[in-house]
Amino acid sequence: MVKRKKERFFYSSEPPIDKPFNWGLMTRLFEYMSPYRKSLLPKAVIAMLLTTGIRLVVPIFIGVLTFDHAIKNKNTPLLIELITSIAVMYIVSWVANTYRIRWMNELGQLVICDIRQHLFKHIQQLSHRFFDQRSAGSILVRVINDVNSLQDLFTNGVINVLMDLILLVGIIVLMFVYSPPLALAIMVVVPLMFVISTSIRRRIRRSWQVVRARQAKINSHLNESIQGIRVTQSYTQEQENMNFFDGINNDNLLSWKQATRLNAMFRPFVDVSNAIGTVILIWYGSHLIQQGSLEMGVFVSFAFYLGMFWEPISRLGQVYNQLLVGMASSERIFEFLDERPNVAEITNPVEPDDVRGKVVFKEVEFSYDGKRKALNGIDLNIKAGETVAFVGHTGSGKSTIANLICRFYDATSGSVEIDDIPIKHLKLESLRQQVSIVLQDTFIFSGTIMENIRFGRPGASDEEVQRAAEAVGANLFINKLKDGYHTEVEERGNVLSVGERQLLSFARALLANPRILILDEATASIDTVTEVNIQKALKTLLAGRTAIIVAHRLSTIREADSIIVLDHGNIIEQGSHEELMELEKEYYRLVLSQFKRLEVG
Ligand SMILES: Nc1ncnc2c1ncn2[C@@H]1O[C@H](COP(=O)(O)OP(=O)(O)OP(=O)(O)O)[C@@H](O)[C@H]1O
Repeated sequence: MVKRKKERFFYSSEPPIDKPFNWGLMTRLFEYMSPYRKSLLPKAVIAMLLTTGIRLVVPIFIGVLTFDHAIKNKNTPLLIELITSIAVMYIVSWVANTYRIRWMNELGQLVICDIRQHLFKHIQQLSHRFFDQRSAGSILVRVINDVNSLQDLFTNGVINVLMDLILLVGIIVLMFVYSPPLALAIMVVVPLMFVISTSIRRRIRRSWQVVRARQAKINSHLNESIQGIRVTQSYTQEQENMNFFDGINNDNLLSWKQATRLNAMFRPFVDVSNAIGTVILIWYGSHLIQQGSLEMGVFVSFAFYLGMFWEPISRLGQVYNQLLVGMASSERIFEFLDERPNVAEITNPVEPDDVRGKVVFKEVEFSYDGKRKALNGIDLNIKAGETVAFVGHTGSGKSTIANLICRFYDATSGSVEIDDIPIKHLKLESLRQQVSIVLQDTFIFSGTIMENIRFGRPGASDEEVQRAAEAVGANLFINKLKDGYHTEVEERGNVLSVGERQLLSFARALLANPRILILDEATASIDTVTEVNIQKALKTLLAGRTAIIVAHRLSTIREADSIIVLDHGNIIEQGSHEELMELEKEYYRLVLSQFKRLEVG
């Protein structure tokens, strides 16, 4: 029993991110910054240099110059000058820093927006095979979570690394210039602190990684639960679902606790490092002052530098983490971006001006997985304007034929031709403009009914949309809705009935006005009134175009010019309804069995 539960709720987790640093990946990632090379990037760098430069010299002004020159020599004008300069420097630094942060955030957001746009555009072009192999949830995680996790790297990582390096090197150099022995004494503890800080950081990073993995699990489960809510409720599996959710939700809480506990250790550690440095400074610095080998002003400057010292060190450790996280995410993003559509367009594809709608299959074989054949040497010749229906047992290959005509997949061997041109030679856009498919499960997008129909031809006017709806009789139910054509329907259109959705998709297809229409008929049983409405709508829809019907209800296809019976990917019978009934073979048996089912029902 327990084993079954585990199997049902299996979600693959993201791979670990402890991989060696990869320059190639990083270079590719940072190329996304190149559009801003001449605008935001240099502005942010200049602002950063200004802030960093001022931060480095201010301690000298406060310590060495104020104490050892102005105060020691009782030079009041110099003191006033110094105080004014320090005030001006603070103001300039504050303004520059404000702009640095603003520009860096802007740059980060723009880069993230570009990456997401690129990824979305690319994913939209990928073939069905890509989507067959992945769940919607896992694609979502990459477009949202992985891209988000690059945000830190772009907003803070890049410029901050440069800033921290300059700051750190600057502080060390200045400390050594003013007092090598004191600088050395303070530096003694640096390697140890660096090692400890990096190790804490590593543990923090790993713990956040666990948090992310558990959150991804919650997302996947939530996604599946919402999508499958009807099934869950009808099998009263709510409790089991809830128990599982409880488990992963608790795991997530525990991982959060662990991560925040480690996180909480970090700031105090920086404070302790600071304190150790301060103790060394006071102890050894006062010793040097008493000896006469250190000026008071230098001591003060050192105190300031010490305050600034640990910040870049701790941030640099963080940047390395950000780089590793960014690398893992970019690796996953690039994996999608490197995915090529299986149905690629040839160079210089044919763009026919006028398609008549003849469809020919020559010795077509097809397999989805390279092992099991879904179609076996299919030969077909569908004349322009003909209505051809495909029937056969479930899994016999009917939808596969439709998939190949739309070129959602390429035939493994043989060729599919439209008007004697192999579809591989056609421009995909022209092909898909001429071939429309009305699927079993009509997808309704969130938006109004009007917009959903207009999806068939985005340039269509409101009147054209209404005419299409009227032609298929969809206006009858649309007019009854509170807001008519402007009624909002949610994603997947759950508020509409199966029949209404089907009529909507007919109107959509009619508006698109393709030469070849493929109708993957809905299997759901609908009442006779709707059935009659749909039959009427179909007549309008199919008139004057080549129609390919993947038929589940045999009553729909009596009037087809030709009926093709498929069995395990082979054509076993072909002819008109009357001819096939006379044969008394597979079609005859299918019709009889359907009638029997109806009688029993
Ligand atoms: N995306 C896919 N990946 C792998 N195999 C698939 C895929 N789609 C269909 N198949 C397999 O290919 C074969 C033919 O499927 P197809 O969908 O064409 O059947 P069908 O006749 O339309 O069935 P139904 O009447 O149930 O819709 C089946 O064995 C099916 O399991």
